[in-house]
Amino acid sequence: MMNDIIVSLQNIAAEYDGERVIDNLNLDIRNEEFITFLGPSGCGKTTTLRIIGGFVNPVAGDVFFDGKRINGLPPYQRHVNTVFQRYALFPHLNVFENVAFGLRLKKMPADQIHKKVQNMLELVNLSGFENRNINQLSGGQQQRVAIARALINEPKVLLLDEPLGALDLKLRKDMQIELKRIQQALKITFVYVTHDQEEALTMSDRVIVMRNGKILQSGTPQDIYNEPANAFVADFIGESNIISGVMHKDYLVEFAGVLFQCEDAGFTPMEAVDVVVRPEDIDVVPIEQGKITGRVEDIIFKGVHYEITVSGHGFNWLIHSTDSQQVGEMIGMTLTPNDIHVMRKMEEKK
Ligand SMILES: Nc1ncnc2c1ncn2[C@@H]1O[C@H](COP(=O)(O)OP(=O)(O)OP(=O)(O)O)[C@@H](O)[C@H]1O
Repeated sequence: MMNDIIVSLQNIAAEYDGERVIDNLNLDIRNEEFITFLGPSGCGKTTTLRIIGGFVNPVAGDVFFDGKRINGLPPYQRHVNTVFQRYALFPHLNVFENVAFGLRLKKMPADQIHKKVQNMLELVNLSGFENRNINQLSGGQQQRVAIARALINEPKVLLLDEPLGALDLKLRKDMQIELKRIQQALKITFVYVTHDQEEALTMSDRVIVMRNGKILQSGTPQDIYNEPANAFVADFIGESNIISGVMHKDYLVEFAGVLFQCEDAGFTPMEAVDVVVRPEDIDVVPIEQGKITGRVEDIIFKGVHYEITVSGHGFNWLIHSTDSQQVGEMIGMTLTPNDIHVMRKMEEKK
């Protein structure tokens, strides 16, 4: 029977020159999952990917692949392949030979190689480009060749380290859709690294938010966006109003000098908390109906909505609204209990 967990990282620690960069990391990656490590530069995403690939050995903990412990197993003996940001293609070989390379190493018969490479080029939308030189391709096309080359040996897991980082925005968005389609067509596990939150939310079945070598939250894009585990995740994923507050008792929190009903419980009475409110969850109402009131300071038209900054109760509130307002106008704002996300204060490191 196929193991549902393809990769398991257990109590992993990693160091460079004696400095710890991954700390007691635990993660199970499921078969056929599109999983993304997301976090700011230096948080340990690439190192975690390299541990799975066998390029970095952890100083503590175990790596399992399909139920077998594989610590110390060299990269080429793992059923894993990697696509890097820079494509590392062979410049002296054409598209066909770049993709065929892994099969030639295996001494596969020529007719089989031909068939497999053609199928793979079709999958990445490069049929007809067989004889092109690498330097005659656009960045996006080169990245497709790199993906085809990484997939031709049918790895069980494909590791992708910021593979679209060198592409311009429009091409990156097209390639995001392409990659998702390829992953679904082949039904293999993709482990993806990015520091672009929108990219992570668009493509992934599950997002792992990292900071300082630790996992802060693991969940579906919807979980991460709607129920961020703490203020850092909320701030990193999308835009937020983050306000210091005090929990009075279960379901009652005070912030901006006002008491609000919320849906959160289990805090100590008078515990200091962070309150996160998404800009699209604030409703603008006539001033006399507002629990919070403020002055419109700034309005930016964003196409789908207006981004409105309102000062009031000692805070600058960011609001996304489909209705515009007047700069200088006084307005009211309301929040419903499920728009208010109460979070434990994070202990700060460094
Ligand atoms: N080869 C190395 N030698 C020494 N320190 C390293 C090495 N590679 C990474 N580091 C350090 O380890 C930490 C984690 O780096 P890592 O590359 O895993 O982060 P990342 O989240 O992938 O960052 P980025 O998004 O910038 O690639 C950083 O502090 C980095 O400076």
